[in-house]
Formats: sequence, structure tokens, C-alpha cells
Amino acid sequence: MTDTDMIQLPIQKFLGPFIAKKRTPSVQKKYEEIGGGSPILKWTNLQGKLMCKKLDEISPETAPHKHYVAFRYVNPLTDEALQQVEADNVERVVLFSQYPQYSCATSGSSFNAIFSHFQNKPLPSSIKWSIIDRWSIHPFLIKTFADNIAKKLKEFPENIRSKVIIVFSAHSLPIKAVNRGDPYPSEVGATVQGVMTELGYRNPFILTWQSKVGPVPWLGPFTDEAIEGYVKQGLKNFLLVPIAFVNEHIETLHEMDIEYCHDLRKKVGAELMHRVEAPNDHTLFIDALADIVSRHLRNNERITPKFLLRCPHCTNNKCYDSKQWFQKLCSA
Ligand SMILES: C=CC1=C(C)c2cc3[nH]c(cc4nc(cc5[nH]c(cc1n2)c(C)c5CCC(=O)O)C(CCC(=O)O)=C4C)c(C)c3C=C
Ligand code: FES
Ligand SMILES: [Fe+2]
Repeated sequence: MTDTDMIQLPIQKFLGPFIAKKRTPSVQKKYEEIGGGSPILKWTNLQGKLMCKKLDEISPETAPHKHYVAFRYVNPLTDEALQQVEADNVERVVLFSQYPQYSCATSGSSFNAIFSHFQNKPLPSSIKWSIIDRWSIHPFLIKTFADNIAKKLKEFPENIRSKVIIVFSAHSLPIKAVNRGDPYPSEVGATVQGVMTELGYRNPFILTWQSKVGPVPWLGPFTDEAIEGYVKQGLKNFLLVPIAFVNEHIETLHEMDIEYCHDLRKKVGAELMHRVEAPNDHTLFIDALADIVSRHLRNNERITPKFLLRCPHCTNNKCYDSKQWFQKLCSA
């Protein structure tokens, strides 16, 4: 809540820590209820390991491959990961955002953190660097979601299956970020359309937004309110899809499974509500990660024009400095 690349609050120095402290007991309880912590590191490491194994097979000319995990707020932090990369004397680094859809609050904040790590150091140009910043409509990502949805739809009785509303739910953004021109809402929309194209538009569907934090206005419709609205319209069967998360963590295991599929379903009088699993270690998803990286390496891609384009209303100087720096880094 103090990361100004992620969220901008009035009197953030005070309000940020205040909101974080106030949330801590309830958030701790939620992590307790999903097994005492987030499984996100376990999943990310497994995805990295499986991706590298696949890469060694399909791209032997760039082998051996090794993954590093760089988190933004908990260990392994970005600084530690980069120190490890340098200590390992690697030749080639691909900075691969694990958010399929780019937001300045998420991927952007992480790229800015990489820039900050090197800001007062010489350009690390003994290593060849490049960036994969977004991949919202990669065909295997789309197929992973479509396959998981098709499987989960089978858990609904046949007579109602085609009427089940597919609720694609993504983490929301503050409205201020949306109006600044953050690309995330449209990229999430692109993933949704890709998945529905793959499924032949067989079911009714909606894109909704979850996990609002703090006092500022956020992008809606909110997932819980949308479900409640449909129940009021007499529509009662739902399949939730975590469309902007690549693995399980508090937002899927607690918010979607406990707060929506269990508590909200009962509260609003919905009938069946299931949740599609996140991509996790789905074979098609691992194929997606490996395909994205191998094509990137084969085509000698370094940095995209879209990455270098700031939001039209960006006022964050760090975005400017960071993008200038990455342009230099990725042409060295
Ligand atoms: C996938 C996209 C995500 C966006 C966009 C996003 C925006 C965003 N998040 C916060 C504040 C918090 N996020 C928290 C957890 C969390 N957020 C994402 C992803 C996105 N966040 C994930 C995958 C997770 C779960 C991590 C895990 O459990 O391992 C939290 C902590 C939990 C909580 O307090 O509820 C906070 C806080 C803001 C302000 C924001 C704004 C753009
Ligand atoms: S906020 Fe989007 S580029 Fe700065
Ligand atoms: Fe978040």
C-alpha cells in the first residue's frame, strides 16, 4: 500500500501503512484459512521448473535454461533474485512477466523495481537482456482456460449446462489507473474473447472485477455484486474463472472459493457455483510458457514498442526513467 507505482492514495505515507495495518488481522486469518500461507511461490517454482525442462527439449541451442523468481513484496524479492542472477554469471536473461495482461500496477511496478535495483550502478551489459511483458492471447494460454472451463462445465447437470453463466473474474484496478490509460482492462478483455472464441460462445458470459482494496473508487462491475444482480434477475448457476491469475493464491482459494462459491452463494440464494482452477501445472500452460520463451529467443526479440509507450496520462517520472533505461539495456 506504500508502492506508488501500484496505487496512489491521498496522503499515502500515512494512509498506506494505516490501511495495511488495519487489514493485517483479517488478511492473516484468511491466509490461515487457506493453509497458513500463499502457495504462489510453490506454484511459480513448479511452473518455472517445468517450463525449463520443456525449453531444454524444444530449444536445445539455448540450453541449459534456469528460472529465478522475483516477487515484488515478499521473499524472494526482486533485489535478491537479481543478485542471484549476477552471482550465477549467466549470459542471457529474459525478464518474463508472469502476469499475462500488463498493468502498470503489477508488471509495470516489477519492471520499475528492476530498474531501481540497477539505477545507481553501471548498465549490466555483460549480460544480454530482453523483456516479455505481455501474452494475453497466446493460443496455448487460451486453450488452457478453455480446456479447464469445458471440464468444469461437465460438473453441472446436463439440462442446465448451456445456461450456466461463465463469470470471468479479474483483479480490479483503481478507476484513476483505468482513466490514466492502463492497458490491463482491455488486455483482460482480449483473453476473455479469445477463450470464448475457443469455446464457440456456447455459454452466456461476463467479465467482472474482484479484490478492491482501500478507500478509492475501483473498476466494476464487482464480481460479488454482479452475481447478486444476476440472481435477482432469476439466473442462478455460475462458473467462476480466474482469468488474470496463473496460479492459486489468496484471491482464488479464499475470495473465489470461500467468499463467493460458499458464503455468497448461500447469502444471495444462487444454486450451483463452481470455480475453474488457475492454469497451475496444466500441460498446455507449461507449453505456453515454453513456446513464448523459445519463440522470443529464436526471433531475437528484445523489447516491444508497446512496452516503451507510457500511459497517455502517466505522471510517474519513474516510468519515464525506467523505460529509457530498459531501451538502453535491451539494445546493449
Ligand atoms: C493479477 C493482477 C493483480 C492486480 C491488477 C492487482 C492490483 C492491486 N493489488 C493491490 C493490493 C493487494 N494485492 C494483494 C494480493 C494479490 N494481488 C494479486 C494480483 C493483482 N493485484 C495477487 C495474485 C495477490 C495474491 C498474492 C498471494 O496470496 O500470494 C494484497 C494482499 C492480500 C490482501 O491484503 O488482500 C494486497 C494488499 C492493489 C492496491 C492493487 C492496485 C492496482
Ligand atoms: S502509469 Fe502507466 S506508464 Fe506510468
Ligand atoms: Fe493485488
